[in-house]
Amino acid sequence: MKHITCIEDLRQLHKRRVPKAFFDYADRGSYTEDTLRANSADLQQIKFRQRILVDVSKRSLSTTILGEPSAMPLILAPVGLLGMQHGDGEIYACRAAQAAGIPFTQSTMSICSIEDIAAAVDKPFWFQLYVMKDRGFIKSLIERAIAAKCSALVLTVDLQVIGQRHQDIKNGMTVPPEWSLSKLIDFATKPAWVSGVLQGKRRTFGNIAGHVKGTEDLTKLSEWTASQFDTSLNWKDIDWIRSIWPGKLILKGILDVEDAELAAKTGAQAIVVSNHGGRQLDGAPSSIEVLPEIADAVGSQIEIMFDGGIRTGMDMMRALALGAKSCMIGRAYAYGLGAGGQEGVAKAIDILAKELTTTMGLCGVNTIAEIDDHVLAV
Ligand SMILES: Cc1cc2nc3c(=O)[nH]c(=O)nc-3n(C[C@H](O)[C@H](O)[C@H](O)COP(=O)(O)O)c2cc1C
Ligand SMILES: CCCCC(=O)C(=O)O
Repeated sequence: MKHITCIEDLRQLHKRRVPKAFFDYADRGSYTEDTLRANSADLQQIKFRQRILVDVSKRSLSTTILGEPSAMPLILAPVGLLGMQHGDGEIYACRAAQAAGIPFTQSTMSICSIEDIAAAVDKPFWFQLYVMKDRGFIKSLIERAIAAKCSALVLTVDLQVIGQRHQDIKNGMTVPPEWSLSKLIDFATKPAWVSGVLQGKRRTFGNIAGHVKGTEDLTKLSEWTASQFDTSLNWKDIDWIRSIWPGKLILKGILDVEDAELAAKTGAQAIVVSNHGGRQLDGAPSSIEVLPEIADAVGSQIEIMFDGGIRTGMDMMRALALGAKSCMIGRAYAYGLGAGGQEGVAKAIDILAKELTTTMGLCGVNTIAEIDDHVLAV
């Protein structure tokens, strides 16, 4: 990892080490990918105000997230199928986050189960929930997250309907996978990845397989999962979830001021301003475009988290300046995981931390609390 200097280096290494279907699953977005591109492009257009001769010798990244101390304003976002980027990927990503002193969020669509991760780490992690039609299963999943002592529930609210990712279809990214000669050759040329995955605890959705009748069978698991995303989900369901989940609740996937205002009334502790990393509503604004108006409207009532397009510590600084209290990253750490397991995720976090602390220094800022739109050039 010595010559890795930026997230793009991790991305390139991920691309070389992991079969194409899984790299593309992580890397790509929905339909024309306009929103995917806008996320990063809009962040990069925001310019900083350089300040000089300010004593920046006491810079610190430490902050609080939902009232808990955190080493920096960064959270590993829920990313499905991490265990296919690297065997036991969820466990390694969680360990890297915990070693760095920041939260890790486990996706409902993980390869490792909640229990697998809980047994492998010694601090609480967050759990992300997709509400499925089978509410009995969802209730049991929330109860499993409680039993595993998960410290926050991230309810994703932007995937009732699934945005098509063309590349996944072209790659036969299905469960069970579609096999072709080129795919077999691709796998055969990635022996380290294959052996890592074979050594991993599981190769299917660990939270679902076997916990729902019949889903031990791969084809049935895939059919069941695909049929379960609940298009009827609505604001009333939040009350039901709150009646089962007693802890901190975060609503992830908000892009509209009116929705942010409704979210603030639910009693949730935080929202994530997010377009799901450009994987859902193609043509939606970039997350950074809508962040300032949402922060203005509800920032005093509810904690604001941000994701979408963050590839540098400079991007983190931009989001913090425009009203986010913390940032989530998805791809930036998934690339690290594919590139080098736990060490790769640690590298991704370290790259962002160093870039953020340098940017703060050059903008004349010592603490996260000081970062606001004064650090931006107008
Ligand atoms: C491969 C991949 C899988 C994802 N799976 C989930 C998921 O299971 N649940 C969820 O709420 N968000 C999921 N997301 C969205 C991320 O949590 C996050 O919103 C997004 O990645 C942020 O954009 P970024 O990748 O540009 O940082 C996924 C994102 C990626 C890249
Ligand atoms: C059906 C999608 C599940 C994982 C996910 O949220 C994503 O790939 O973005």
